[in-house]
Amino acid sequence: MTISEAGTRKAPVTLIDGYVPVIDLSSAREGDERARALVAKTLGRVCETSGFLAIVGHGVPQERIDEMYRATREFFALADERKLALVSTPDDPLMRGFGRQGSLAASNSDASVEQERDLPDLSQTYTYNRLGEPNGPTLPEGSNPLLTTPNLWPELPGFAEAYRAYYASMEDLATELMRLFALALDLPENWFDDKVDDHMTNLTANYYPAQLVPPKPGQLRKGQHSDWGSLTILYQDDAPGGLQVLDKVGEWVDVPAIEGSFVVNIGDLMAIWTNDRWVSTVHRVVNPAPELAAKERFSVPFFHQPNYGALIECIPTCTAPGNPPRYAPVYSGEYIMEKFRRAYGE
Ligand SMILES: O=C(O)CCC(=O)C(=O)O
Ligand SMILES: [Fe+2]
Repeated sequence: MTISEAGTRKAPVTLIDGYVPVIDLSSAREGDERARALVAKTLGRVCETSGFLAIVGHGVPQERIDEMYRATREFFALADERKLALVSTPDDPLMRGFGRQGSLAASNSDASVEQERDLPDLSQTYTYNRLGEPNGPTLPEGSNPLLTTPNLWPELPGFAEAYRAYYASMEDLATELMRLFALALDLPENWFDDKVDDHMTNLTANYYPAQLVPPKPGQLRKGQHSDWGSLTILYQDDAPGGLQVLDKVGEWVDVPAIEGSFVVNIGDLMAIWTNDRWVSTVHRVVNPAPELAAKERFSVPFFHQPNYGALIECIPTCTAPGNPPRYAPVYSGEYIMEKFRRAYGE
C-alpha cells in the first residue's frame, strides 16, 4: 500500500483514520507551534485508544532505511554457524548479538515458561545497543557493569555503519515523538528531554523464516505481548504473516505495512508514566497462510528505553483527587533488566 497524495490536501494530519491510523508528522516537524499542537493532540487521542499508529513525514531518509534493511537481510542469510558465533552471552542483561529461535523463556510475566519453551516464537533476532559502543555512555555508579557489554558485529561490509546510522535517525525521531507526547500531555515540550537524553534503547531485528514445516498448533511468529519501554518505532516489510494488535472488543486487527512509514506504539513505561491514560496495547505476529509460507519476513523495532536513572512515576497532569497514581515509581534501568531476566533467564 502507498499513501496517495499525502500532503496535497489541505495539510491533513490524519491521512487514514482507524484503530491504527496513519499520521503525517511533517507539519509538526516544520516547527509551527499551532501545527505542533494539532499533531500532538491527534497523537494523544490515538495513545488513549489503540496506542498504535503509523507515521509518515518522519524525516528519515529512505536510503538509510533501505541500507539497514539490506544489511539485516544479509545478516540473517548467513550460515547458522556464523550467526551462532555472535550469539548473545548469557550474562548480557540486554541480549546483544544473535538470538536463536527458542531463546525466549516467556514473553509475558503471566505466561507459562514450560509452554513457551514448547512453542517458541518462530523467529531469530539480532540486537544492538548504544551502551555497548566503545567509549559509550557511562552508567550510574552501582549499576550492573555488564550493561556495557560490547556489541557483537558480523563481518559484513557496511553492516555496522548501516546500523549505527539508522540508530542515530531513530534517536532523533524518538526525541521528536517524546516532545510531541509531552505537548499531548499538557507538559512543557522539553519535559521528557532530560529523562531520555542518555537512553538505553535496544534496536532489534526480527527475522521470521519461511515456514517450510507447518507451525505447531498455537505456535506463532511472535506470541502476544506488550512492549516494555516508552515507545517502539517499528520498521516492517510487507511480507505476509504480519503484525496484529488487539482491539477493545478482543479482536485482532491487522497492521498494514505502508511503504515509507513506521509503526509507533506505546510501551509499558508510558502507561505507568500516564497512569494508564495511554495504553500499552497487546500485539503479536501471526503465521502466513500455508500457500504463502515460503516467504520470509523482517521487522526492526527500536525499543526506546529512557535513561537508566530516569524515575518513571505518575506524570503530574495524569493524576487528580479522584485518580491517584496506580503504580509504584520504577527506575527505567532496573525495570528493563528485570523484564529481560524474566524473559530470558533460566
Ligand atoms: O514483527 C513485528 O511486526 C512486531 C515485532 C514485535 O512486536 C516486537 O519485536 O516486539
Ligand atoms: Fe512488540
